[in-house]
Amino acid sequence: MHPPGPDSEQLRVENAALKRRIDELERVQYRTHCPDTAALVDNFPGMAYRCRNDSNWTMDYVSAGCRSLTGHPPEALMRDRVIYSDLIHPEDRDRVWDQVQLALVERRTFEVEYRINHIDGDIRWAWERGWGLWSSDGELLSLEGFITDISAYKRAEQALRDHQATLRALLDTPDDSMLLMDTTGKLIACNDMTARQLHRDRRQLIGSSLFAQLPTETAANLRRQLREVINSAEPTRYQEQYRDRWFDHTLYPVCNAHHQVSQLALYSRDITEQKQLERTLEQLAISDPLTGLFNRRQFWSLAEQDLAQAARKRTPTSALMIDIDHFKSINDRHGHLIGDEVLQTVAGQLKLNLRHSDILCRYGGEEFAALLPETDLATACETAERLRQCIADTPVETDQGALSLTISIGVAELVGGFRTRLSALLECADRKLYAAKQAGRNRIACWTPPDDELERIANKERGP
Ligand SMILES: Nc1nc2c(ncn2[C@@H]2O[C@H](COP(=O)(O)OP(=O)(O)OP(=O)(O)O)[C@@H](O)[C@H]2O)c(=O)[nH]1
Repeated sequence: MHPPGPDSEQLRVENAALKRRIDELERVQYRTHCPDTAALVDNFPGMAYRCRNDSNWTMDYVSAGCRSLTGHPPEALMRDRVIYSDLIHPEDRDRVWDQVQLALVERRTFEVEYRINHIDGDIRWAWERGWGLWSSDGELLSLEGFITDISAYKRAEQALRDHQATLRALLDTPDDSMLLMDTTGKLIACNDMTARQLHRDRRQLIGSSLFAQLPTETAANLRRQLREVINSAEPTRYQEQYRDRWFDHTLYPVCNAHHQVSQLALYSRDITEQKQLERTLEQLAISDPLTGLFNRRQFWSLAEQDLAQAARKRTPTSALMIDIDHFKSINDRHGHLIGDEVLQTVAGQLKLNLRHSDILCRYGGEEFAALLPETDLATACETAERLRQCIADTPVETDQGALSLTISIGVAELVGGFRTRLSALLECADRKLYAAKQAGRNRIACWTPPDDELERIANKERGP
């Protein structure tokens, strides 16, 4: 009788286990004892490995790159003196395990990034690509793959992210518009303000032509500036009106490694308020604050230009000096504020009754001066009479009721081709104003041709 032997099922299981072990040993032997392959693997900038799919990732084989990756010699990992899973950063361990197991279930290679604790105390970033090795009957024997140090790449990636965050923060300044385009005007990047000003969504704008978003004239102007910057490789600055607002644009060239302009950055600042302020200041500098008419200085400047032109063209020019009658008594009876109101109303009526080309100013106090280009004495007298009549016929409405008032006007003409100074013409008109006042007010007094007063004044100014 033979003792009872193992049954056939048990033999089959043992046989399979033995076969697996032989498979495994053959693979390890191939890896470790094939000198060419070992040298090749050892020269890779990283660590090739074969490990078991256990919680320690027990290493059966690691290449020489283990030392630079972890700081440990390969033997330390292969003889379990150093457990590989202990080298993985605790915060990454579970994730790595899960990702690898999922890939194994799906029978595909895995790629995973995680931190490892280097022997020198540093934390290094590792990138691992691995796969499972299965026996012919489908049993997972081990894992093998390659792990490389990507710390430098990770640092660069972080630096890039920081840089991008800085750029975005810069781009997203709330007040100004910034954009980057290529040399054909195609938008590469822009901030929210640009999108708001163009009434578009930022994502829709990227990749579109900036010219297509702009009114024809604005686009044509931008095209000109773009060409100039591309040719000169120098920034340019210009101002323009877009819709109802004013912008100050600076267009910068962005050069590539070959020093050619490959992109352009446009920085636009809304200067509408500044423009309005400038205009207000300009207005204040040339006008009388109470009546809004030109002030005396601006009147002189414009009138002198006009006289020079009249002399060239040999056209006549006339001047009016206008004064409100008994204005002092209006002030005295009704107060200064009502006096101001009267001055404003009279100024408005004078302006309304003169031509656009006439130059009217508040000459001082309750006195106004007007220069009437291309106007002879007869027409100037008609105009003066119309003004007098209008003021006399239109009482000024004030808080203290309607006030009737009158004006007196002195008129003088500078005949075409006759050269004289503005001061002479105005003095002549002023003398006639005095004459009108003397004659009883509410009237006009005109310089008449036989009177050679103007010529005398002019000669006096010219000297002997
Ligand atoms: N309310 C007001 N009054 C002014 C202003 N500038 C000058 N006046 C006053 O205008 C008055 C001018 O008086 P006068 O030069 O005596 O002339 P008038 O009273 O108009 O008399 P005639 O010109 O001779 O008809 C003075 O009382 C000034 O104080 C002003 O800006 N506002």
